[in-house]
Amino acid sequence: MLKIDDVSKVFDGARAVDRVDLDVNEGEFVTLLGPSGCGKSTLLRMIAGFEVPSSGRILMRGKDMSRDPAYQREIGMVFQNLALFPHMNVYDNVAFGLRARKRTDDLDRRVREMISMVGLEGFESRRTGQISGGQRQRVALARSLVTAPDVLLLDEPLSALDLKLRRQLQVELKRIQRETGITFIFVTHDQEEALSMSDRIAVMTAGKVDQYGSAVDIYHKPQTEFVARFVGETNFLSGSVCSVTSEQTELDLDGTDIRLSVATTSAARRQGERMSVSIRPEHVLLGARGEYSVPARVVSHSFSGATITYALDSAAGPLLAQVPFQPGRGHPLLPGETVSAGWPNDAITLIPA
Ligand SMILES: Nc1ncnc2c1ncn2[C@@H]1O[C@H](COP(=O)(O)OP(=O)(O)OP(=O)(O)O)[C@@H](O)[C@H]1O
Repeated sequence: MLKIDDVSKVFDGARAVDRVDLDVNEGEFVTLLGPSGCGKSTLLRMIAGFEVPSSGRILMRGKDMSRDPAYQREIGMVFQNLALFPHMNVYDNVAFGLRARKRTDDLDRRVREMISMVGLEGFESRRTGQISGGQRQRVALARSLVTAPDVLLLDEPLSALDLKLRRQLQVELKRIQRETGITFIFVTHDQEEALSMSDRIAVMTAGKVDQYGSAVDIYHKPQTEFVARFVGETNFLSGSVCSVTSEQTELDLDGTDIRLSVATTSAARRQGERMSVSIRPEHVLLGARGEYSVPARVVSHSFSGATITYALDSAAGPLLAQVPFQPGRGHPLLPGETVSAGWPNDAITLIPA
């Protein structure tokens, strides 16, 4: 439905967005995820029509709209600062887009339907200065959805809210997206938010998309070190490829006599190549378990309710191990204790070093 084709944006000689390609399907929830300054908002603003690409094209259903003005695009936008009209009540804020477009037949039914969808019945006549931050967020969403845009762009819409409200609105936003079937492009720097809501995530760094894929793929099959580090925590061990066939790659793990054997992916190309091995902390098993194991010493531990995370010093390098905490099942390991740290074969992701 939406195609970003080799799009760049240059400001004062610097590339804010650098040759980005993205395809978005109808009804999809796509998230642009990346650290501050990586170009997420600039890309979104080009889709909205508030910025013109320096090169490349943005196509909607096959038609190049890169240079169309914002008002000609069937695209809605929810900003972080909301930009609600403070002197208007909730109803009039939501009705605004329909009135501005002179789409007034059926207006009352559509406005009330949207107000109900975002859970604000009873608040119709309140001014937006007289409702809470979370409720203002819902008004902003209803106001953008009421005109039934083809695509709704959301630029960090939840970032001003406290954690609990944020989690609650994430669930609601996802429900509303499913119910309306409108394509959402959502910007955030919060990886948990991205993982929990998106059909696909584009992880951005320095103006480029490093990886574009499902939340599960981004988390479990990161293709670059940046993606592995930015999305969740991970352990990086290193080693050298000792053999590679079309099926199997064998890798000697530095500091150990372990030879890892994993299914060949595009990551490993030739013998002798240096590779990083990413293993998520929750896949590290303590005690002599897993297909591979290394001797390790506990450096510290931190308790976070359901789990304990141990920092370990192992023969293969530092390791974090996140294990479930079960009250009554023995005491946590103490700093200085030795333990064997292992992991199953399918927990390993090879990434070019
Ligand atoms: N109008 C502008 N003029 C000059 N430089 C700009 C302009 N807009 C953005 N930039 C620069 O482009 C780069 C990308 O900015 P952008 O706002 O797209 O990043 P972002 O990923 O959305 O960051 P954040 O999460 O902090 O909002 C930054 O280096 C920024 O300073």
